[in-house]
Amino acid sequence: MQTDDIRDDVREVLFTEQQLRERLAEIAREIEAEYADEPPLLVGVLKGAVVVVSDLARELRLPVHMDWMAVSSYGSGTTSSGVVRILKDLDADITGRRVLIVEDIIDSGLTLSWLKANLESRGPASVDICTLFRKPARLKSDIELKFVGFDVPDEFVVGYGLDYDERYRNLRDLVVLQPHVYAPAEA
Ligand SMILES: O=P(O)(O)OC[C@H]1O[C@H](OP(=O)(O)OP(=O)(O)O)[C@H](O)[C@@H]1O
Ligand SMILES: Nc1nc2[nH]cnc2c(=O)[nH]1
Repeated sequence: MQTDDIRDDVREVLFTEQQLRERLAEIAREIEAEYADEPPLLVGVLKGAVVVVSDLARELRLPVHMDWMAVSSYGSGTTSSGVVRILKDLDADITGRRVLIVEDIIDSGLTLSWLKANLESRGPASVDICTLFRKPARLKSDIELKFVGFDVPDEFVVGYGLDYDERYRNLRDLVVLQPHVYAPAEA
């Protein structure tokens, strides 16, 4: 059973909001060095990356532009099929531009390997990936990740933009939930 205060459903905090903000600030300095000559177009992948893009973009001192894509990568379960459908495409034409995809989490890597190839086919100057979280135990693709925040254990994590059944995106920390949250409701 889920509770009214989402914090009551937390079993363990993996990274606090402060740790996440500090790591994003370090990544922002790396991005500023990489893109000093030509600020990138930040492409956020809805919905999970909203919080990361929001905090990362405000940390950056470069004049970045932002755009958004929505893709469906999962069915009803929690494993990626690698079959990706675009639900919302970019507004921007990325021909000749430097693109930085910003993600919340890379799990199998299948969604992002597909997305990177898709954007590369549009003639940009470069396409790179920044992800705040990566699950090394589950990676099935040898996709190159230019900026990585933290490696996380092979557990289902929520908060800081990540959801379980659309809940918990607004938790400030990255957490693991109590097992009872996933239990089916009693009839
Ligand atoms: O590496 P993969 O195994 O392909 O999984 C990663 C994808 O899964 C999550 O999105 P999700 O489909 O949960 O959608 P959401 O961002 O709307 O929550 C995450 O934001 C990535 O897009
Ligand atoms: N919320 C959430 N979404 C994911 N998508 C892929 N892995 C995860 C995860 O651990 N948590």
